[in-house]
Amino acid sequence: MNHPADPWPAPRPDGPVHGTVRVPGSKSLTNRYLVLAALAEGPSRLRGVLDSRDSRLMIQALTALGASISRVAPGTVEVIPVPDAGPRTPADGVTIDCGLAGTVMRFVPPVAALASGAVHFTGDEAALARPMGPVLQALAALGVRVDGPGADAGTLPFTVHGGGAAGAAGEGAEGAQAGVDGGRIEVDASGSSQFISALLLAAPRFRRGLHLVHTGASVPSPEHIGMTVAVLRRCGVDVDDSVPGRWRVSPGPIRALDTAVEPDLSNAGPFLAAAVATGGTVSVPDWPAETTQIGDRWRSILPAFGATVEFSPAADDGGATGTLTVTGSRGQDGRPRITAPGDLDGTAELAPTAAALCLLADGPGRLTGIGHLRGHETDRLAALATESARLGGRVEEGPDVLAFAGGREGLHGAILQTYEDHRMATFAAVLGLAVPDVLVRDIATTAKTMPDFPRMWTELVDGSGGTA
Ligand SMILES: O=C(O)C1=C[C@@H](OP(=O)(O)O)[C@@H](O)[C@H](O)C1
Ligand SMILES: C=C(OP(=O)(O)O)C(=O)O
Repeated sequence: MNHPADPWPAPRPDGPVHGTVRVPGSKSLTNRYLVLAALAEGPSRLRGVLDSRDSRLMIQALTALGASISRVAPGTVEVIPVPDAGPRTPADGVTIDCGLAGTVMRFVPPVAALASGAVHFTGDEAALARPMGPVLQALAALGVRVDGPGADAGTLPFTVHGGGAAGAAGEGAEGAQAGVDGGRIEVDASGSSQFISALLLAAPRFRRGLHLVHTGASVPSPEHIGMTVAVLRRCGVDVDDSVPGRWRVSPGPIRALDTAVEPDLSNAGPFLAAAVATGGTVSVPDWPAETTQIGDRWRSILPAFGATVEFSPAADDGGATGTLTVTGSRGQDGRPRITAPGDLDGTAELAPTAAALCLLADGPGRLTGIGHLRGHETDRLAALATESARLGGRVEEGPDVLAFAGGREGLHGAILQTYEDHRMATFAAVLGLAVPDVLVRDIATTAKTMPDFPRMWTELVDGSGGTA
């Protein structure tokens, strides 16, 4: 890929944007499948795998723990799981770079707990601010030793001292009893759903499985926990989630996977928002008719901004997928018209894109229940408030809410900062469609989940009719 300019002049179309965009595989599904495939009882094959910074970091992490992961065709990955006896690490341990990936820093430590030996976790400087405490406390409650500079504060960097895998005979490398016993633990997951997902994913390999009880305020991003449960069940794991706030995972084998990864519906968001921002039409093919992805909520969120959303089932797969088409509304003068959305609750990782549309809307919009976004790639409430104000937008920031006054007339060009946050970069790109002279610092940060974003976006806006 050519290096995009920095700052990147956000493309601004002459009129409505029309096109078809094929989005790459879901980050959340790719990284869950990779973890389960690494712990499975046989080799797995994953198709449509996301190739981005976060998925590469996951592949490197699982490889360091003994899995063998290779690209056997474009977009297709074969995973030979870690050996039956569990992940093995050299005497001086291994180091895992989590980058800024929540899925790596949260999902891999419980896998490392199954390893024999020390696994050091590190990451980007910005990653050191992301909360890890509940995962580390849970591991401690499961009898796994965790130490290192960030262990007490509940942040990276830290070291997990695995005792060996369940089923492995004898003692782990450091003399601890082999394997993780499992059982009942309590976790406060009000800071991130990933704390729950992380423990559930490794739980079938704990000797007694896991009975996880959430304590504290509500768990954010519940869709992502639903995704974890669905993926585990798909691998033949017995999960009981019938009582809200409690999950029971039975111990047992994880069936190998042969599956295709759905497109990333959260990353489809900015492209669909381009239709809303410009009064155009954007289609995303291969949209799953049924999915656990939170991005499916675009179907209900975008109509709140006055857009029309249509789903046409594909002819050739029995309706399993279809094309989602979003058409933005236009006023009598032909100009794009974005209606005031009112309150949108729990938009989670969709919030930055929704925020861009709130700024362009005719009237007020509030994003509520998003306090935990302060622990994302950056403090997203602060970042969205700051960058909105830089553009001339009127926004008020509360502890877990952003309230936008709306009204695009007051907006003007600016150099928008992205804070190493891919979704701040796409937020800026959406605004650049409607506001002249928007420049985006470090658009390349989109490589976290969508390395080709600058090209795809430019092609869509320049009216090439879509991206391949
Ligand atoms: O499990 C996952 O794949 C994710 C869970 C969510 O995390 P939070 O619960 O911290 O919001 C989401 O925001 C993140 O992008 C991906
Ligand atoms: C919060 C996000 O990422 P992560 O998986 O790093 O938590 C996100 O992609 O919006």
